[in-house]
Order: sequence, then structure tokens, then C-alpha cells
Amino acid sequence: MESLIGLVNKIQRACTVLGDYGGDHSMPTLWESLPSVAVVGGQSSGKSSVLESVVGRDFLPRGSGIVTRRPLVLQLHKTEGGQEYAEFLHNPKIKFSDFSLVRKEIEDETDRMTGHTKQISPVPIHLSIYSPNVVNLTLIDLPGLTKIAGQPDSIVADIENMVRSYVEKQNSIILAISPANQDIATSDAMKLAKEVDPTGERTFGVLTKLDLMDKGTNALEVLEGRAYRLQFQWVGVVNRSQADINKSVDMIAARKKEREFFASSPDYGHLASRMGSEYLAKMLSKHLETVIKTRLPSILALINKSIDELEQELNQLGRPISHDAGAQLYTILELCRAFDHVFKAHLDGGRPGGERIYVVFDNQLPAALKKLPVDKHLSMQNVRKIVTEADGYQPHLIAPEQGYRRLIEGTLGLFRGPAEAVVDAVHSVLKELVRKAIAETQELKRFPTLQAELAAATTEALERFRDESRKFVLRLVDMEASYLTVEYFRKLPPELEKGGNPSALTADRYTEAHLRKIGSHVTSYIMIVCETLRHSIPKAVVHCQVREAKRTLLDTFYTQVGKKEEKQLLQMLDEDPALMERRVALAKRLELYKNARDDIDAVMWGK
Ligand SMILES: Nc1nc2c(ncn2[C@@H]2O[C@H](COP(=O)(O)OP(=O)(O)OP(=O)(O)O)[C@@H](O)[C@H]2O)c(=O)[nH]1
Repeated sequence: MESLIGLVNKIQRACTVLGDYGGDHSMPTLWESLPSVAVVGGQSSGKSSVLESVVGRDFLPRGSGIVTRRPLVLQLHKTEGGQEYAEFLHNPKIKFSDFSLVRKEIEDETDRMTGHTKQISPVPIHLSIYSPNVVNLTLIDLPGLTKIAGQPDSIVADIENMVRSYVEKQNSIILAISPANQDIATSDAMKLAKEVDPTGERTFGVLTKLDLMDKGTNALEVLEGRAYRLQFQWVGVVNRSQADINKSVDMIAARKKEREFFASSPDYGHLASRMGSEYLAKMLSKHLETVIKTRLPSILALINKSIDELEQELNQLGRPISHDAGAQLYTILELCRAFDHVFKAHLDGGRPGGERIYVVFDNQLPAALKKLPVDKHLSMQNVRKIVTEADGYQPHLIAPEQGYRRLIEGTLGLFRGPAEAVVDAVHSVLKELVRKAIAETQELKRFPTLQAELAAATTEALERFRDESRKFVLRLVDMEASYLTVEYFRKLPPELEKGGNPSALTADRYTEAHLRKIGSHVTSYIMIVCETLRHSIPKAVVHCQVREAKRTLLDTFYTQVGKKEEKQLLQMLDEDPALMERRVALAKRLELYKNARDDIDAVMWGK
């Protein structure tokens, strides 16, 4: 069975490759749920020394100022034998067996991310060490908490925030390093540990520099848990001094010296079996393994939940665009179809808006027709004027035929206005419905360019339908004026019959009663035409605009799209760049989670 620490190591590496190192809360993070050991302490407290003695190798950068500027995820893999080597995740091809080159690479890789500005970065460096002399363990080396004068406040705050972001996670085991030659009450590590883990249930206290304590004093108060109580026992260590380092005392010698220090110490002899770097490494490894074992089911549950969330969001965003022109054309047509479906639902029902067309026909048109100034046009004065003018110097013989025709033609001209108004009103409704349909078509949301092109194409089509419809309805009005319904007039009582005397007729041809009769005949005729138009205008409008919008709204657009080259098609399917980035990020995160699930499954089934 793969070791549990090995499993977490693997997932951790995948996290870094796929850009999950916590902090970004716009997406589920796996990194934050993985148990790990974070090493914290003030500057010069001995963090690097502890890490090096746990590994048994010199490999960490040294120097003045802030040396650790990026978190270093140090994964130790115990091997059954063979050569010791180190490997960086950012450059897995190189196996370092010279550990001084590892130090150089940590420095270079830190600079690659932060430049030479000496800034800090939360993006971790991953270093794996394979050796028969290590225990399986993952440690995260963090920048030293520092209050040293001369360093900018912003960096001090940045470091503190970064370190805190690591140790405040409930899955983090805190390895708090404090130097024994300093009052524990002033230890930076313990201050932070107390803040994020007040009950001390995930803090391991490590006391360094026991050899540097003033003669006659000892650290038993701390090591025996009386000065600062933690759930786990304190571990004391003795690392190489600066002088040892300068003299290149190797790690094997240093560990031996450390063992001897405790074994021979009158103060710490009774604690010797649980002191020193080797003990610390074994104890941490065991603890980490236990923590991982208990957390694994909840990590798996989190992974499954996150996979669902990520897949759901990815589905909403839609698949990425294919590079094949045929597939692109297909996608565009599918999107148009989706739009057309929504648009038709607005017109035919199911979605609101179509009923407004009926309102135009049922309210707006009758109201406009009612308001027409027919009475004014057929006023006595106007009737007289038109009738007398119509016959010129020749009096009409039987009936004022020309007068009738002119009066009717003139009045019917009034109907052009309401007819055009209906066309425009329906055009506005259709335009609005198209706008709504574009906005409501979920599938189109990610394609702003296609949306704009669809809007332009539909506007152009609707304008064409409107122009056609306008011509049609005006022609309906003109038709009424061109040829009158003769039956109506034939049914009127003949003028002659009334008086039976043509001279009497000529005499009263301009009398008020006669003119009023003409006006009333024309009015009745106009009312009949009005009733006809009230029905035929909506029919014409539906035929030319509404039915056409339903049948052929996108026909011209389809023809144009069919002629486009691959590049132009791709342009039409331009997506919002933020959305594309999001899709890529989600896909990467999903890959991470799926792989992690497979890895965990493999380990659990392998048990
Ligand atoms: N004598 C003695 N010196 C130690 C011990 N631990 C660390 N030192 C020395 O203390 C100095 C600082 O140790 P580091 O391990 O570099 O401390 P650090 O916390 O990593 O320091 P920064 O990375 O600068 O934050 C070095 O000169 C070490 O040799 C110890 O247990 N005994």
C-alpha cells in the first residue's frame, strides 16, 4: 500500500502544478484541506537548522535578511536504499545529488517568482527528497516571522499574513520553533500558535539552541510542559552552531553530537529518548500519518462535493469552441436555433410579450380609427366645397358622382396614418421580443459577438418585414379608394325618385338637406370601409411581419453565415476572455480533484 503521506504528497504536488495553493476562494481548494506540517518561528530561531537535521542534509539557503521568501514544501520520501537525491516539481527532469545545488536552485526559483526585489510570494516551491535516511514526512518551511528594524513594515505584515494563512487551517500541524536562549513568553512562534490554536491540539513545540543557554540554567520548565502547556510533548534539539557550519561539520557528526548532548546532560538525561531531531522527525511522521488517516473520509467527501460543483459550473459555461469550421458552423446554427426557440415562445405564448401584438390590434387600432377626424372632413362646409368643385361649371345630372368619389377618396386618405401606426407598433413589439430572446437565451450568454451579430441581422430582417408590411397596408387603404363597393350606392334611393322633377333637383342641388344627405351617405360608406380595414390591416400585418418573423427571421443570416470562412466563424464565436479563463481554471481544478479521488480510491482499496 502506498503510504498515506506519499498519497498526500502526490496530491499536494498536483495542487501546485494545477495552480491550487489556497487563498483563492473563487473555486474549491483541495490544498487547504490536506494535512501538512508548517514550520514557523522568528528569524534565526533555528527553523532551517531543524529542517536540515530532520533531512540530515545541508540544502537550505543561508544569509542575512529574509532568506525564505516563498513557502518551501519539503516532501521527504523514504527509499529502501540507493542514492539520495532531490527533485523540484518545477523542473522534474533534474535529479540533484549535490545538495549545494539544491540550495542554489531554491534561491534561483525564489527569484524567478519574486524577481530580485526581495519581495515575498505565497506560491510554494516543491522539493522532494528521496533517501533511505529520511522518514515519510511533508514539512512546509515558511518565511521567518520578523520584527527586525530596517525591514519594511509591509513585508513584515505580508509575512505574518502568509504564515497565518498556512497555520490557521485546521488541517495544519504547527511546528513552532523557539530558541531556548530566549524567554518563551516572547517567542514569535508561540504567540502565533496561541492565536490560531489556543488549545494547543495541533501545535508541536520545538526548543532549539539548548546548548546556548546560560550556565546554570535549563529549559526543563518548557520541555516538561510547565511554562507553556501543549497537548503534545515539547521536543528539544541541538543543531549545528554557526561555528560548526563554518567548519562544515556534517550532519552525521551533528546528529551524533546532539545524541551525546542529551544522553550526557545532567538536566535532560531523563528525557533523552524523546529529544533530538531524529526523534522529532519520527514522531511527526507518525502523527501526520494518523491525522491523514482520520481526515481521509472527510477529504474524499469534500472532493466529491467539489467535483459536482465544478462540473455544474462547467456545464453552465458550455463546452470550449472546436477548431473545426464545420463544428463551428454547427455550433452557430444550434445557438440560433436556441434563440429562435425562445423568440417563438415569446410570440406564441409560454413567455410574455406576444400578447402585446393583439393589444395593438384590439385596442390601439380601433382607438386610432375612432379618433380619425371623419366628421370634420365631412362637415357641411367641406362637403359643399368638394361637391361643388367636383362638377365644375357642369351641374350634375342625377347624382354628384364625382363629388361622392372625391369625398370618399379624401376621407379614406385619413386611414393611412393608423395603418402605418399599427405597422410601427408591431415592429417595436417584435424588436423588443428579439432583444429579450437574445438576452434570455442561456446558450448565447457566452458569445457577445454572436449576440451582436444576431441583433444586427434580426433588426435588418424586421425592418425589411416592416417596410413590406407598410407597403401592403397602405395598398389596402389605397385599394378601398381605387374602387368603391358599388352595391352600397345602388341600394341608395335614386335622386330622381325623390322629387320626380329634374329642374327641382337642379335647383336644390346645393341645398343643405341635399349636402347633408351626401355627407351622411359618405359617412356610412366610410364606416363600412373602416370596419373592413379594422380587420384586414391586422391580417396584413400578421402576414407580413409576425408570420415572416416566425418563418424567416434568420434566413438571410443563415445564408451569410454559410458563406463565412473558418476565421470569421471563430470570430463570431468569440467569448468573453474572463469566461474562457474561468473555464480553463475550472477544468484544471476538476482534473486535480478527479485525479486525487482516483489516488485516494486506489490507496483505500489497496488497504
Ligand atoms: N549552537 C546552536 N546554534 C544554533 C542552533 N540552532 C540554530 N543555530 C544557529 O542559529 C543561527 C540561525 O539558525 P537558522 O537555522 O538559520 O535559523 P532560521 O530560523 O532558519 O533563520 P532565518 O531563516 O534567518 O529565519 C545559525 O547560525 C545556526 O547555526 C542550536 O541548536 N545550537
